[in-house]
Amino acid sequence: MAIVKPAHRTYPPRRQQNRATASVAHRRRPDLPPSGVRIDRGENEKILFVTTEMTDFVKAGGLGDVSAALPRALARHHDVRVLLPGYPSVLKAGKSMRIVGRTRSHHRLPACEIGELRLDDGLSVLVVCNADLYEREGSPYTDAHGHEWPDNDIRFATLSHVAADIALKHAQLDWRPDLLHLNDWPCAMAAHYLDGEHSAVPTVLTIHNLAYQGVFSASSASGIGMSTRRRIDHDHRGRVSFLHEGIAKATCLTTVSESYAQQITEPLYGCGLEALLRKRSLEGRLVGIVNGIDQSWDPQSDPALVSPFAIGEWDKRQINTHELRKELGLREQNGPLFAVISRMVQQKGVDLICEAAPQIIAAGGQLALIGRGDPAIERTIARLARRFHGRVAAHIGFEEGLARRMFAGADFLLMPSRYEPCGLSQMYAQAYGCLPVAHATGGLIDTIEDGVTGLLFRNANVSELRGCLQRAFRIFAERLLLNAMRGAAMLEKRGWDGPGRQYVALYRRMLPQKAAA
Ligand SMILES: Nc1ncnc2c1ncn2[C@@H]1O[C@H](COP(=O)(O)OP(=O)(O)O[C@H]2O[C@H](CO)[C@@H](O)[C@H](O)[C@H]2O)[C@@H](O)[C@H]1O
Repeated sequence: MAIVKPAHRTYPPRRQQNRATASVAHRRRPDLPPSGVRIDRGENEKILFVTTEMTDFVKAGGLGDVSAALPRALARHHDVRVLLPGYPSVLKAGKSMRIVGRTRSHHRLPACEIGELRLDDGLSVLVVCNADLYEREGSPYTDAHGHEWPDNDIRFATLSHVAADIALKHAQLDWRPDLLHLNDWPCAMAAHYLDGEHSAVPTVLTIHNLAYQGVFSASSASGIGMSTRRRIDHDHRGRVSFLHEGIAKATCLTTVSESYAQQITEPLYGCGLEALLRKRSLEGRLVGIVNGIDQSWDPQSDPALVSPFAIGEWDKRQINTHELRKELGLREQNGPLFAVISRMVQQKGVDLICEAAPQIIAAGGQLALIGRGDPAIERTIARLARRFHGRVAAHIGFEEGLARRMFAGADFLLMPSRYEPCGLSQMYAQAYGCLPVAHATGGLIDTIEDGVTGLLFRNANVSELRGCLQRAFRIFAERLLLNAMRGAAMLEKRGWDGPGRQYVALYRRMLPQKAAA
């Protein structure tokens, strides 16, 4: 599946624009009641949260973290169930699963069983069981070598169709959701299937990354049961776009920050879907809600850390820095330690970091990178580590414990993302007193206060990154300022309660539509 790259030019990141964005994004259509109005439906609306990742079982990126945390925050207000494909990691998680439902085949989408797992904290996970589609080794989207599964259209249309069947009460389940919360292109077709049945069950589609759209050849339309008449194809020359279809058909769209909600309505970041997104935004149906981070990101209690610490306990924090250098084979020295914890893809601007790396080293800094992704980027960072042995460390792989020790030990986190819908790493870094140095784009604008809780630069190019790195070196040399900024970053309240309440308010605005229908 092709990734649709946003055009990369500069974007003026001004806080005033955020405020304007928020008002555009929240403009209401007359049929949505005001968000403050309390609807007398009790607190137990049933929500089906449909996703392809959940950190409890499987994580390819930030979606896994959000899908583990947000349903739990929502469960305080609603009867929430998560719907997830039955990957081997789900089936072998050691939880006993009972079969609670079944769906029938639809065109080339096979029949599936639906299992239910109860997690230790009581959260219910519905599992779409189909050995042919999901019991494969690799990531949710690719084989072990990183190649996309050739039948991803069938795999994820099936997930979407099962979600729709559950909402339509066609799945033999004794539970029927009042609302479907869909995530990214793999789930987006559920909105299409429900629309085709004129269902009154509202759908929220959250866009975590607009560049991944699920675009397949026209020939896949008949297999997934998408009639040519209903196919929207003007942007994709006859090809099927799952995300385009979801954006057109979902009752409401959210994305993961206010700034990104604004940006994606513009050609620069809209990945070809900006006109449709602008239309939906003007209808009051595109909302930005900044992600939270879960409670496990607490440096006082994180078992992965050698030396837990609180705000002000900078000596204890320094022990983590010392231990991290040892763990990564970096020399003990006095300069700042910069970390990169990222999927290694073009989005994240790792190439800019590689270009700026010699300057970091020349100025007495060090660089530690962990990530995996594009093999060419992986090779580049491995070369960098060989060239600057003892001053650059590169770990190709995915290891959350090491990532946590890096947040706790590094002085700065580099995040020159070309675009960033929200970003979680910068918030994890802030919670651990590691200051993000980031391109002012998307959620990075909304979560980093320049000069207070991190450093921002306006344009994603190496010269602006270099300028920002110089600021970082100066701050590092002024201990009082450095520690004040660390404290300010750690004080940021980034839990899921606030975002959870925003989603609950959004659901409440949508559910009466169902009652009226
Ligand atoms: N090698 C490695 N080892 C250990 N941990 C690693 C790692 N590589 C990455 N991580 C971790 O994976 C997560 C990545 O999350 P991000 O939100 O930063 O990006 P991602 O682009 O995947 O998510 C998309 O969805 C999320 C969720 O909405 C948006 O925040 C984001 O902007 C959007 O691009 C973070 O938890 C990070 O610490």
